[in-house]
Amino acid sequence: MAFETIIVEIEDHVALIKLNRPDALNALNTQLLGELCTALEDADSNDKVRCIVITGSDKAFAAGADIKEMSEMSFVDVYNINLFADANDRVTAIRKPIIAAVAGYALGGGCELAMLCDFIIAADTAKFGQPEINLGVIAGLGGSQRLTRFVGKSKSMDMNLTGRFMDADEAERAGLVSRVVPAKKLIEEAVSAAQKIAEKSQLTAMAAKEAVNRSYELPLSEGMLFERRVFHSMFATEDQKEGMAAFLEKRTAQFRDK
Ligand SMILES: CC(C)(O)CC(=O)SCCNC(=O)CCNC(=O)[C@H](O)C(C)(C)COP(=O)(O)OP(=O)(O)OC[C@H]1O[C@@H](n2cnc3c(N)ncnc32)[C@H](O)[C@@H]1OP(=O)(O)O
Repeated sequence: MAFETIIVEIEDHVALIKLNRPDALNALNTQLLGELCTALEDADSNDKVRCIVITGSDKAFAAGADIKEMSEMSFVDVYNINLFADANDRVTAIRKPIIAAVAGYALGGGCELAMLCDFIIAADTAKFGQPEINLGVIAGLGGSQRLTRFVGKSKSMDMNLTGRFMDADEAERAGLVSRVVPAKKLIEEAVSAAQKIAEKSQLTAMAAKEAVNRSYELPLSEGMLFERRVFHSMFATEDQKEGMAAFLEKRTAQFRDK
């Protein structure tokens, strides 16, 4: 399928999805969000893809939802289309691992999109924020919920109430991003991390993703039960036999996703 607001490249089992609305700092309008979700679903069902990277430009991962598009909407409009529910549901339904490679602005919906990914690698130029309050609205794609789980109440309140931006180092210290790399090396580092994941058993990687994500939804005792059940079930796979045999035989495992 041909896309107008994103670019998709698939190489070495990694789908690199680049947001591409340079004139609007990758503001997330309906078209871009729709194309992004379709590209993610395509990658999820493509046997050649084992890990996905989403990135933007040097200046902006995404500067938020498209304010021009939203400004004309009424309560009835946004309520009837359930604005942003579809994007949230479609991205969270992706089973393969997704890395956000963030340079420049990741604001509002941009920060929320990065948080919808499984982890964030940030360039040293990255700036995160939930400035919706300056527009007379609150976050609508996870900025008051996921951000609070990532960075805790105090910093999340600070971000959501003052609308200030967090730089990459602060975001790493706060636990929002997993690592900070020089801007010039962002794509190289993100793709290399994705390739490392692509070398694992896909079955196991998807199970690990599912288990970590459950930790956001469940109390600890239920989460531990879920983890243990999934862990036990891995012993029914060929990849568990292969992984452990390869360790004992001092060779690289050849996983077959079975
Ligand atoms: C998803 C929800 C529910 O949570 C809601 C949201 O996401 S609301 C949006 C939250 N984001 C913002 O409020 C950020 C808005 N943008 C800015 O504050 C600034 O653009 C900036 C600080 C990111 C960068 O400033 P600067 O370098 O001065 O560039 P600009 O001239 O402002 O921008 C260039 C160009 O891009 C357009 N732009 C930027 N952001 C958006 C946006 N979110 N929606 C639509 N268009 C955006 C901006 O209007 C400029 O376009 P032109 O005027 O040149 O046509």
